[in-house]
Amino acid sequence: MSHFGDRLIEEGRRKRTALVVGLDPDLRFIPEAIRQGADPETGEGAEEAIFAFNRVVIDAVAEHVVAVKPQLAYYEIYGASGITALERTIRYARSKGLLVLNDAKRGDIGPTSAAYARAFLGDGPIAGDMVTVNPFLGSDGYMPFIETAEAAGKGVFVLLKTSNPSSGELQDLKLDGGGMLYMKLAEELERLAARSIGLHGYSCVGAVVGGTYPEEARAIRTALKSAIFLVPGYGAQGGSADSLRPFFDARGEGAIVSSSRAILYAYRNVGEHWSSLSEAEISRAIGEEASRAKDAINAVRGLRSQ
Ligand SMILES: O=c1ccn([C@@H]2O[C@H](COP(=O)(O)O)[C@@H](O)[C@H]2O)c(=O)[nH]1
Repeated sequence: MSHFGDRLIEEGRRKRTALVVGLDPDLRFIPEAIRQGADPETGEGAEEAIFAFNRVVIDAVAEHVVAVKPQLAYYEIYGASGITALERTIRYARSKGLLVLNDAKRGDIGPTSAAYARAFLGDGPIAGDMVTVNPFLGSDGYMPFIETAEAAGKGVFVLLKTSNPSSGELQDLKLDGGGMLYMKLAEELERLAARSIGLHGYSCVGAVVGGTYPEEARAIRTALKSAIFLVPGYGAQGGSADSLRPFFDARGEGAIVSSSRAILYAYRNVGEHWSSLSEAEISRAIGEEASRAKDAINAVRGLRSQ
């Protein structure tokens, strides 16, 4: 079994990309040619519409990304049919050779976390290669994910400094002994990441660090050297390619950058008639935007795309 940190780094090298495209399908923004009358309110037709859209997206972005990142909420809205669309999406992404990162942000008491870890990192229908984990319950909440990932050759990204505007309300709390809560967690994650470092210097234990907080990323990197960063916030949340510099190591590695809306809905930039675009036009707009994002991120990493 190959080491997950190595697998992710090698896949990024092979495809010369650090881009991850988020699969956050919102029926309201899917053009009619793909939505085929599916109703965003009642969920009628949701399974087919979500899967059809994701298939177009995956085909358009596959050559530009190291992984796709389904955001669970967009599937859970529609209950069983949404989850079936997720299962089909994961199978399809894998058939195209892509890694799958379930953005589920789970974490619970020990036995429940163990069940979540099995659901997302095991062999079941919604299992992928990586999962995001909420550490708020403490170590018995996140350890089952880390132990499962270590045993299964998969990856975990623990929320550390998230991209949203209010992330500082709790994550930046000052501790009695000095320093902020997120730095304390960074130190703890380094201890755990160091248990399983691969040949390229990175662990299967990663951390979510928002692209909207480059200064904090610089500080976190000093304490957390062995974790690959998952960097959301680039694109629709205002994170620029330039601000991504501190997230990468001197080789231009050690981080993967996710973007969802800016790529998924790139075709909406054509104006009001986006809803009547053909499948070919939708696919072209998504593919071109993914290619642009890959190139912009590669420029910051000191790489030229293939
Ligand atoms: O700190 C975080 C953690 C996760 N997310 C998720 O990433 C995508 C971002 O979507 P964009 O359209 O690229 O803004 C979304 O699924 C979030 O739930 C995050 O934004 N920040």
